Amino acid sequence: MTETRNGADIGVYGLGTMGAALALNFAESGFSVAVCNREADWVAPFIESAGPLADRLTGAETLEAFVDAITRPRNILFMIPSGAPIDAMIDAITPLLDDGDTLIDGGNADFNDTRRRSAAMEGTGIHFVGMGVSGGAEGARHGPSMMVGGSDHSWQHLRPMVEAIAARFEGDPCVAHLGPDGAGHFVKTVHNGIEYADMQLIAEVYGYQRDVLGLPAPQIGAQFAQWQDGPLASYLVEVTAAVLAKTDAATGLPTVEVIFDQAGQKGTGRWTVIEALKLGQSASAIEAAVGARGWSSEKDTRVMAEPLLPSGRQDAAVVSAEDLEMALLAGRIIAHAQGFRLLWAASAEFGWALDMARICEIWRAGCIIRSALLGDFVAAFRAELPADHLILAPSLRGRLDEAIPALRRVLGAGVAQGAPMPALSASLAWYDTMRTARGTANLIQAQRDFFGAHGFRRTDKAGNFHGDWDRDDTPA
Ligand SMILES: NC(=O)C1=CN([C@@H]2O[C@H](COP(=O)(O)OP(=O)(O)OC[C@H]3O[C@@H](n4cnc5c(N)ncnc54)[C@H](OP(=O)(O)O)[C@@H]3O)[C@@H](O)[C@H]2O)C=CC1
Ligand SMILES: O=C(CO)[C@H](O)[C@H](O)COP(=O)(O)O
Repeated sequence: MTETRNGADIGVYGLGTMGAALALNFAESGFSVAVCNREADWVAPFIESAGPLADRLTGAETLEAFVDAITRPRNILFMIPSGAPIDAMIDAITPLLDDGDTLIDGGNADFNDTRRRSAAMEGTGIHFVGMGVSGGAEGARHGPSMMVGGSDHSWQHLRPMVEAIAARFEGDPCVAHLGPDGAGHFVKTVHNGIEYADMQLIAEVYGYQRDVLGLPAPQIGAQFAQWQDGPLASYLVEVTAAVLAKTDAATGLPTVEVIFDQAGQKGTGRWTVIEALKLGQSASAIEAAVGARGWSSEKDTRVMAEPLLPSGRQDAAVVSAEDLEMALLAGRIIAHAQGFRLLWAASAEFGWALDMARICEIWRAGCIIRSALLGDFVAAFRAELPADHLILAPSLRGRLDEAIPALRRVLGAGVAQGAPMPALSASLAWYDTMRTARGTANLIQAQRDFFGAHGFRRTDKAGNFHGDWDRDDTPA
């Protein structure tokens, strides 16, 4: 491996929202950065717009010039769409690289692709890192949270730079090497799944206040702002309060009311659910959130159905703001517990030894799901955690003790009034299932054996049994 010292410390390819912000963050942290973009016309205006940081940026209009501009062994970060674009870029750049160089995919990639790409690079002398980046444009520019998957070699090279640009929580940089190959992208995917669930839970509490209580957006926003002072304190609640307070200049209406009610999605929520099912898990609060985004896209059907389908609405007691706050807290705890359960299953399946406490730590600043609750999760994971289940941690059992009755009241009122609450309902159903020692799967097993001779285990003796379903053993 040849080392050169007169080039850029890192190369950033892809000057869209995230790549541009990360390049400036590296530059502001004292690193020299080579930048390149598919549409080469973007490069010069980007550097011009960088002001005093322009001195630390080297623009390249071709891939060859970009690679040449970086100190060896090179670190090259791609911030481009996942899937085919990143495969094509790897194919194009690899012949230009040297032994010891590292390619970093900082986009939201499917961890299966990251594992495949890492395996393909094995033995080539080129290293591949899958790095989840969270925090949106603002985080990327001033301090994101980053989840790194790759070899120890790559981590040693990358570490000083990513620690320098990361968000800090009480001085601790929000970046960690979480494991090999796809570990970083898997954790980022589940982070996004939890993000989906948290956003949906918040939207359900907003919907109850708007549609059942008839409150205007600014008043609901003020309620969310107030909750920022309590256990719900988080970036997403802060965002919600800010969004609900905003007025649309063109109409004078709350901005949120002129936004079409169809949610977009780019895939990470869906991947979380797919991977959960593949691992024999069900992250039902996340599933509900992904499903709700899908249902939101059926706008024409919903408009047509509203006058056709009876609501069957029933009278119900109005729930208090405190109950809504606690219901949201319960949903948030449960959505995280399901997400971490999935991380635990993946860690066992892929031999990653994920450090759950460290994951919570690097999510405490910079990322979209940063919240006060993560501090509780760190403590829970650092202590003895019964059955690896977050909801069984004594401190969280204490919080749920207060929050679950409120969740039942909110769901009771919402269900009676016809307010859709898929993620809150899914959260409570999972919680009730997990706290029920004797479930109903005995009946499922009997049904399976009846129609398919699948067998069952008995409660009174070991072995696999079949029912004699045709014989009448009813006591005379
Ligand atoms: N936006 C966000 O909040 C977050 C995004 N991400 C991830 O970061 C990555 C980049 O997202 P973002 O910056 O928002 O996206 P943008 O759409 O803002 O930018 C996309 C960038 O990728 C380039 N690009 C697009 N297609 C190709 C291709 N086929 N080959 C090479 N380059 C291509 C674009 O180049 P050109 O200018 O030529 O079109 C542009 O530089 C994605 O993987 C995204 O999932 C991760 C965390 C947060
Ligand atoms: O990764 C992110 C935040 O953490 C991106 O903002 C991502 O685009 C969010 O997902 P979606 O677009 O599906 O809502």
